[in-house]
Amino acid sequence: MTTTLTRPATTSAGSPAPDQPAPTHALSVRDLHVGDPSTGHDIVRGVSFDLPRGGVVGVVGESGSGKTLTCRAVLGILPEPFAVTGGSVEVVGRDTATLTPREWTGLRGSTIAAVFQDPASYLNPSIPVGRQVAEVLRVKLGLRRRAARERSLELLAAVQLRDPARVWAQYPFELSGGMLQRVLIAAAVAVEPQVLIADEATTALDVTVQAEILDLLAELRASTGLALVVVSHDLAVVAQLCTEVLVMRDGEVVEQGPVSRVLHDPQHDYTRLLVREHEQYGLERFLGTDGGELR
Ligand SMILES: Nc1ncnc2c1ncn2[C@@H]1O[C@H](COP(=O)(O)OP(=O)(O)OP(=O)(O)O)[C@@H](O)[C@H]1O
Repeated sequence: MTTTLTRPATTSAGSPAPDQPAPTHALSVRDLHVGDPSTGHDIVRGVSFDLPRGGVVGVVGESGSGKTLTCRAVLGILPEPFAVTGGSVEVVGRDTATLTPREWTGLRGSTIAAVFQDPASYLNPSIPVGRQVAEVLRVKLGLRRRAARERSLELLAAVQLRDPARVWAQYPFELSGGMLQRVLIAAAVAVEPQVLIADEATTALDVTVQAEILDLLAELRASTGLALVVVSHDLAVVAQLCTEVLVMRDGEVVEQGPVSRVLHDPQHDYTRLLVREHEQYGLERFLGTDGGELR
């Protein structure tokens, strides 16, 4: 039996007050600059995109192009010495520049959440994984112990972990990389965020498990209206999941638009290069056969 997640009627922390009109975008990034304010050097320069509710945007580009710093700026967790040096980020209509650290903490994990590569490093090795998901529910939603346990079991089932009761009691070292990433996704969606950032979330997994996790994210999007930002150096991942794509190079967006257009008719030399590199991995099977020849 497959358990699906549905969004409850209650609004999450960080959502606008009921008397305000609902924002059209789950996430709106405008001319974002990220850099070191002490040197005035910007690493990310001028990233803009709108993510509608339930939409999926992909961010691709080579290592060091600024994908992760962009995501961290959106999540309010930039590493020292970086800061947002220009532009704006709105999460469900809230300008994040106006948030206090306390408000940021409330927003993160409730309205916007993330999963990264290397799930093991985000879990406590000495606590059973199910208890860690339950703890998120206790802290963020104030659920009591029994309710948190029941809900965490449902979440483990929803991310298609077989035998959730057994997995609940296991320690991180007892689970495979794919299972750990499912646990992390369960923890990330536990409080029904409206935006989930998956930053190279499937990169470390083998191809079959990677495809299963991508399917899982697509299903969560369909069942909960979750909006997704999918960061990957792998164009095939973006082609499978996203409707819009940003292609980043050296901290700038060199091309962006609908995935089918960008991948079938790339305008920038760098995008052409990326598409060519990925042809050998069977990109066309994600694009369909009637879209013309890949360049
Ligand atoms: N904590 C940090 N300290 C210093 N420099 C950093 C830090 N994080 C990122 N950078 C630099 O910022 C630039 C952009 O890094 P970022 O991690 O955003 O790239 P990326 O596109 O996500 O790359 P990857 O695919 O390898 O994760 C790189 O030149 C990187 O060296």
